[in-house]
Amino acid sequence: MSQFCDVALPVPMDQSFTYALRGAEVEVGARVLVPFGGQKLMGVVVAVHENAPGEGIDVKPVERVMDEEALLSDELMDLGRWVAGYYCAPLGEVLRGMMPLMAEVRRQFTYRIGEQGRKVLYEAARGSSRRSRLSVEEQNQEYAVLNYLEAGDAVKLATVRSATGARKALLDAMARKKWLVREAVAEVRDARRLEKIAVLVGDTSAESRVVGDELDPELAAGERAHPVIQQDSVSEIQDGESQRPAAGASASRRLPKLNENQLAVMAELAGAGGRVVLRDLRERLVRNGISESSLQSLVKRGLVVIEEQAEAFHLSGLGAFGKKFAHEHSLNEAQTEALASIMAAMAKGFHPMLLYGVTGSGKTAVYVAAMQRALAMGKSVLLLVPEIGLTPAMASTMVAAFGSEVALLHSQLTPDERAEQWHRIRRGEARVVVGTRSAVYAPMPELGLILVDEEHDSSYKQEETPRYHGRDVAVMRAKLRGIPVVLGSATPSLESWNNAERGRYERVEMRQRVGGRPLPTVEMIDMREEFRETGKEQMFSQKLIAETQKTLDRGEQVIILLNRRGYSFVVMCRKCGEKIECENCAISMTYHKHGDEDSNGGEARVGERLECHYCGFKRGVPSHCPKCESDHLYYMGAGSQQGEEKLQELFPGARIGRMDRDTVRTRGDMERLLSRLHSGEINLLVGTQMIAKGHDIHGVTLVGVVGADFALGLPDFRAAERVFQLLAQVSGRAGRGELKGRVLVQTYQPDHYVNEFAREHDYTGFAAREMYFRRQMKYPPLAALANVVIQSEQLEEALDIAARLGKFLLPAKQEGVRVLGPAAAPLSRVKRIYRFHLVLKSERRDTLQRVLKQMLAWMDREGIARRSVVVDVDALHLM
Ligand SMILES: Nc1ncnc2c1ncn2[C@@H]1O[C@H](COP(=O)(O)OP(=O)(O)OP(=O)(O)O)[C@@H](O)[C@H]1O
Ligand SMILES: [Zn+2]
Repeated sequence: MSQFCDVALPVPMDQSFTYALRGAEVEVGARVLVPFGGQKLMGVVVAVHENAPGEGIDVKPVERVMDEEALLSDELMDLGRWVAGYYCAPLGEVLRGMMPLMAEVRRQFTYRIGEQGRKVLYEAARGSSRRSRLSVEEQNQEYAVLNYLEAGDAVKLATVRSATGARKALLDAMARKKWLVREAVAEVRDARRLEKIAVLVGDTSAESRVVGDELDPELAAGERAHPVIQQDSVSEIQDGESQRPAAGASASRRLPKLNENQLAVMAELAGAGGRVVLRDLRERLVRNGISESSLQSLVKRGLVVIEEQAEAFHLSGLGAFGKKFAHEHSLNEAQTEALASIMAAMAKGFHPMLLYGVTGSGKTAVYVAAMQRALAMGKSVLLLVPEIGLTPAMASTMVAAFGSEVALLHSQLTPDERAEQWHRIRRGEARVVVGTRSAVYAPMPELGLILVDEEHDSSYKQEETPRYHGRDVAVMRAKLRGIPVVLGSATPSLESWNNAERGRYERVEMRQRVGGRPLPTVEMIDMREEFRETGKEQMFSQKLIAETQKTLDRGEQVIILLNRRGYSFVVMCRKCGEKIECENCAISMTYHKHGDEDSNGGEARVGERLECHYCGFKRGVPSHCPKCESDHLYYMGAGSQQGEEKLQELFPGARIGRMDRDTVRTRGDMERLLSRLHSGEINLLVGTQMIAKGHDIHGVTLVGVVGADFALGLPDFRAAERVFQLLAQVSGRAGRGELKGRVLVQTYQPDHYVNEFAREHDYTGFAAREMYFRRQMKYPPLAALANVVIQSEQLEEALDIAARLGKFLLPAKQEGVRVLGPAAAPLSRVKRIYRFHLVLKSERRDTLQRVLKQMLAWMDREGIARRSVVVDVDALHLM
């Protein structure tokens, strides 16, 4: 039996920690609870061994083994090690993100009286009082807390609070004064969420546990009678199975008469088939004006029991978008060929493929067909999608096609739900997993195929440690498992395109839209000319206005992209030129008007304000320039809110909707908006880039693009690629139904190559041109790149670290690593943190990685805290 284990902990350190097992048995890949720096942390065992650490080193014992067998398979452990190595992230932090089970341990705080606190109590008892800056009331509360804890036991926060009324802040302040001792404890609990069900007696299942504490503690252990329901008193609930008297019901027992409300409860339950989630039942009772006590008395009489069962997996509101795969289209030729290539790959082992299919070419149907075949082969399938909430149709298509075999993993799950899905997947109960980036770690037995939809989407990159790219991890997972992986997109990332060009990925193309529909025509509207003609800066050109009117008149739908939210994104003083910036960030604040009438169920009742879109800071709208006091404030740059207002003026008869982060806060908002679009209730939609994401709305024949070339000027080597993707994707929303589509792009640079290639739907041409620049400038995908960001709330500290890192990295240049900077990051201050950066590029990835690791080790030796330097390997943004 091994004596020690090494544990990877979720702390910003590049090492694991050794603990003594003291007779406990544990497997690599299992979780353990261990003491660490005064608290208890959950980590994952990465090795078990006999090698005692050096003499004099105090090895602490493992506090508790959480899992009797490995939770993470060898394959996932290997994947975790690869992610940690490739992205220069601590293994413990990687593993934590792979296993969403932190919900199973709840960190809690306890308080007990400290030496100092005893002294205070003692003095108070002798009548002497201390000087304090606190109010009398707060002082009294302090004494109440000390009195309550006098016995010396450690008591949970919630208990202290309810006993004394003291707030957490007060308790923590007392802990700082050493009157109290505060300790963190971790508590294990069951992650499976149980919900309570009200069950009409006669319908209870043998397996379920019966509890009554929710309603009346006495009942938990109390008698449960099975009375016979009197025929006459409950006649309305007499049909149906649930009325069968329970086996063994005692006929001798007479049922006392039920009152009207009690009968109504019985009827409600019977009407729902005898079992209703307690929460829902309560809601219905409240709606009908029936008090809880009626239900309670039924429980007391044993007519209704309350059971606990594991919560059903809810797929809320997806039904509306479920495409019927029962009468699914038969695949066309291109789709059939694509499917054949994927199936051929299933026999080959690791085989990465790029499915380049133009917008509306029917990629989803290919995924579904490939998934069905993989399932038939006894395999399970993982489908990664960018953001489930933004494209609910994808999730509902999968649910429609695979029903209860699907597990959806997305960001709106609560930790409990996430854990529950995780266990379900691991048990092999969900053989289809559809999820956002972290689903790439789903513990799927028999995984046989991975699909990554919209593989170019930047939401696959995690913008916090570990900064992994879900698509790239998917490819590595497929490699470790020896299975195919399909990356699908109408606008592939240049990384994937390059891999296909070099023959590392098989390229499968679908160049035509389904049903022989043409791609829309794309025209550029030169806004410089527009200005010459009208002499005014206009948000919408004459042509876009005229075409919009015509389209609406024909009864068709229009989408207009205005890729900034809010009303105006710059507020400037005309006198001194000062722009109003966020207090915390070097960022212009965006002006938001009153959320007027509740058009989409979003922004209603949020007042007029300035808002920082980086940190969320809000302030009132100033009447004067904060710098020169002048009252000539000027609002520039139109956002989607202003777009909507303007469109309302221009098209008073239009049924306008807006889609942006202000009107779409939840998946429900998105679903409502989309269903209003599908039904035609909305015929003119304005919004930010979320309108460009995969929506398949057949009535849209005109797409307008306003102000998209602003982004061409951003100091980021991917700016052109992003604008091209956006143009192609938003264009792709036009003409997906019977009628032909048309796209009007307003631009100040009609001759820019991005616009020229977008006009011709020429992704291949764009990629070739862009790749030429990347080669010249040694940027990805033709070099490996890392952005090293130095951050500190103290400007001096940030500058100092940046300078030292710059010096340390000087010799790296001899090894073939180009180092740009240190320089102020384009976003030089965000959330009160000053930011400097260095950009490292190398034609050899191994060289880059070696240099980064040397740098991290050097930082350790120099005592530079890991959190003040962010290493972003394959950074998507250099801002
Ligand atoms: N073989 C087919 N025949 C007719 N219609 C089809 C066929 N396959 C798919 N469709 C329909 O074509 C439309 C577009 O399909 P889908 O949304 O999968 O396109 P896509 O390739 O994912 O496009 P995008 O990249 O724009 O998201 C859908 O309405 C779908 O139902
Ligand atoms: Zn801010």
